[in-house]
Amino acid sequence: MEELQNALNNKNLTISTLLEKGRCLFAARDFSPGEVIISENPYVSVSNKNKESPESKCEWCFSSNNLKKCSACHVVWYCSSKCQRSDWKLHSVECKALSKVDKERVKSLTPSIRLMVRLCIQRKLENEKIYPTSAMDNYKLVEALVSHMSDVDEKQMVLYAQMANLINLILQWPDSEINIKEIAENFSKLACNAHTVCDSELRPLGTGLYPVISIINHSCLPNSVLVFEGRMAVVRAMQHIPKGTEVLISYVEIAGSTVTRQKALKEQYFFTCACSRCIKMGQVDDIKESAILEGYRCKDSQCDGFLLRDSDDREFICQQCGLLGDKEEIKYITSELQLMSEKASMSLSSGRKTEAIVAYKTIEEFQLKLYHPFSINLMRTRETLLKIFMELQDWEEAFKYCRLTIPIYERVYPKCHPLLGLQYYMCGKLEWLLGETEQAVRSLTKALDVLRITHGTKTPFMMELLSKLDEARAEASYKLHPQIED
Ligand SMILES: C[S@@+](CC[C@H](N)C(=O)[O-])C[C@H]1O[C@@H](n2cnc3c(N)ncnc32)[C@H](O)[C@@H]1O
Repeated sequence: MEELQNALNNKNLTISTLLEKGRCLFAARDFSPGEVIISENPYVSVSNKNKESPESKCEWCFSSNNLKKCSACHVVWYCSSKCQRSDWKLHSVECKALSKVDKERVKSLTPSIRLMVRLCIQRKLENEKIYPTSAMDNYKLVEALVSHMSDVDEKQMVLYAQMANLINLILQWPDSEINIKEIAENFSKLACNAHTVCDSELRPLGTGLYPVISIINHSCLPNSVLVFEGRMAVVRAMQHIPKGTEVLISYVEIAGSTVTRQKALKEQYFFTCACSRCIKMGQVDDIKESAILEGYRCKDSQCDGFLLRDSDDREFICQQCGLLGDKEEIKYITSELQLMSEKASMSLSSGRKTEAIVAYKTIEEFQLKLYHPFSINLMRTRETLLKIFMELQDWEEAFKYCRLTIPIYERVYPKCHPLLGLQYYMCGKLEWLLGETEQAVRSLTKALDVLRITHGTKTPFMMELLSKLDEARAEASYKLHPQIED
């Protein structure tokens, strides 16, 4: 670890250990908003192919363009010979192993199984000195990751053991080269340390293990953000970070109530968050916020109050006008909504988009009766409708739903959150398409203000945003002062 600390000193970062958190990464100088704190290539990574992200991707850089399949294993794709060469040392071993597995079985291998196969191979190549190591890129850093083995329940442990046996079957290495217990523990490490690699619009592409970035702890009010530039993970300061401050990112969706966030963190990462948002749990403001985000609204459509249970836990009472909420009616609408959501998601997953639109619009109507206008559930329904209309290229309807999500995004995300920036960007692009040039300039400018901090300014994604904004500005000024022809 001394070697790692020396390497981090050069990056103005230090590692400390706190009793309640384990290892922590601290800033050894001030960082300004948008500045890169640390970037890292994955120790191992794997592309994901699933329902949400069905297309194949390059195994090295995650691109979806010009892909060619490996002709030997038929599992892995590359976008160029450069990427294929970069991955070759590892894939040549992986390829031999995968080629021996039954074809149907290979197709059903999950990304985490594939990632573990890669991790075992990488470790072997490192031992055999086929791979060079550095202070920030070696298996010792994987050994140092927390595994939470003592917190994992028995059922999960059995699953990890079965998965480790599957790795053994795939690799078919001599007993002396495989350690089932270590592999099972590594599965547990992946669960609380691996990161989902995303594109600039935060769509998932794959999974990667970044052992140095994995030292960064969580906060529900983070001062930094993790984004990806191809396969490279980049942590940027979202605000001014003074020297001596802990660098913190968010592990979970921070839009939810404190109870929801705490539950997600406990289940996957085995800790109780004590950040400045979480310590307010149970206080009046926190209860109010939870009721708005995830609770019910007043049944008087003119009142925008939210309901809380009375002290006997018998009735729901509007906190604004005092009207009693009808418990039976709430129960009925909730169960109807559950059924409707199941049907709607089935229509969507089987590609029946028109049917899905009708179903989600009915859900939206019911949710408007049941939930507060700032409800997360309502926001999710509108996001789904926005996505469907975008896919159908129905820009007007897409814009209608995009605009409706903005006030909720502004409420649930900090001013400089990438999801807020991306939603402004989407709104700006739709406004421009619909000829609302001045509004488009306003939305694209808001997008740029956020995304230049979270995504930097140099990536092709940001170049595109900058050029769109320039074009929109030019068009807006032309509309205001059209050239008079002679
Ligand atoms: C990705 S690791 C972060 C680095 C870790 N502290 C270490 O020692 O390697 C995630 C684990 O760190 C701990 N952790 C992260 N954020 C925390 C927080 N805000 N409070 C307490 N523990 C935290 C939890 O044990 C969690 O499972």
